Amino acid sequence: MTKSDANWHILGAGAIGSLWASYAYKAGRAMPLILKDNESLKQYQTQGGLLFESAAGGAEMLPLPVCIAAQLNQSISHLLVCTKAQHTEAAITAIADKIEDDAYIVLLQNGLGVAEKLRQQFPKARLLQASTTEGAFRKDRFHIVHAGRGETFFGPHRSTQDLSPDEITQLASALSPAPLQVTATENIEKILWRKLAVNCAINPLTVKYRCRNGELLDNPAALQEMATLVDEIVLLSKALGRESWVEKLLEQVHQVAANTALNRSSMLQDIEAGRDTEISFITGYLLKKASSIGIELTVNESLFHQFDK
Ligand SMILES: NC(=O)C1=CN([C@@H]2O[C@H](COP(=O)(O)OP(=O)(O)OC[C@H]3O[C@@H](n4cnc5c(N)ncnc54)[C@H](OP(=O)(O)O)[C@@H]3O)[C@@H](O)[C@H]2O)C=CC1
Ligand SMILES: CC(C)(CO)C(=O)C(=O)O
Repeated sequence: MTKSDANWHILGAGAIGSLWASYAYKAGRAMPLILKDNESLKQYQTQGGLLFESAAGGAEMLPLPVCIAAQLNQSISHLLVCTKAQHTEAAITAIADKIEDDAYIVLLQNGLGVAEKLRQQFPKARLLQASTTEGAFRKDRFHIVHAGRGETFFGPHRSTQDLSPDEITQLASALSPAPLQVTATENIEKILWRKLAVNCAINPLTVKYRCRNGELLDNPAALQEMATLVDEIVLLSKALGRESWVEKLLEQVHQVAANTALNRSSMLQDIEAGRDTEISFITGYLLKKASSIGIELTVNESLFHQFDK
């Protein structure tokens, strides 16, 4: 049975991982951050902590506990994973020998497909998934800004069937240092699918047109493509028996683009910084699902291939 004061670790000390670690620290429930390598550790130690800034401004230095894989001297029973989807396998493999067989592993990230890979690697783990609309970004490697408040939902992955309501409540409480609030849902897959759909309809287009989210709405060609992307996603969702998961999807996509009009999407930011993107776990995941049931999603596919270059 889990406990709200259980010994949590966070993998992925970026914007989201550091956000959770910062509020946990402020709440007196430190969750050590597992850093990628020795070089990150040295940089963190030289800085003397993590600079945390709220939307209102005013940075404070927080001496969050951190470590690298080689320094883990106890096994991990509770792990919050906040790496980007494409880095998760490598990150978790580096600490795999420290993760208890029946550990609680909560994946807090965008994209789909990682949980299935982890299930193979950790057949007995209690695997959960989470989705957040909290907004955070890094001004520097260990300087984060909590830019906007949002909601966070979590629930067991479909391969995890033995969690009691008590366990879910305790996990939610442990992952909710104020003001963060994690709410349990019975169908996290639906929330993640819808989030994936919105990302498929916005992010690759912002890369194609090298524009902010809101500019897509003023570009007739992009608007037309957005509508076709959504039609393709609805077609696939219907074929998968998930029609009710994508109700009013185009409306929501327009709303998200309008609400985040000034944002450069995470994918565009990655491209502009010369980093790899989450495309294989967003549009790539959608295309794999489609191909497994013999459906072609032409416009999604052509946008996916712009990342080949
Ligand atoms: N930021 C946001 O507002 C939101 C983000 N999300 C999603 O949350 C997830 C995390 O995003 P975000 O925090 O922004 O991403 P970041 O890139 O800021 O953070 C990812 C972190 O993972 C670390 N990492 C990469 N490889 C390894 C490794 N092998 N071992 C240990 N750590 C590793 C990176 O280290 P390094 O920097 O040293 O490479 C980085 O600190 C993504 O799926 C994103 O789409 C969802 C909603 C909002
Ligand atoms: C909702 C959106 C498109 C906001 O920028 C996003 O999730 C992202 O950039 O990845």
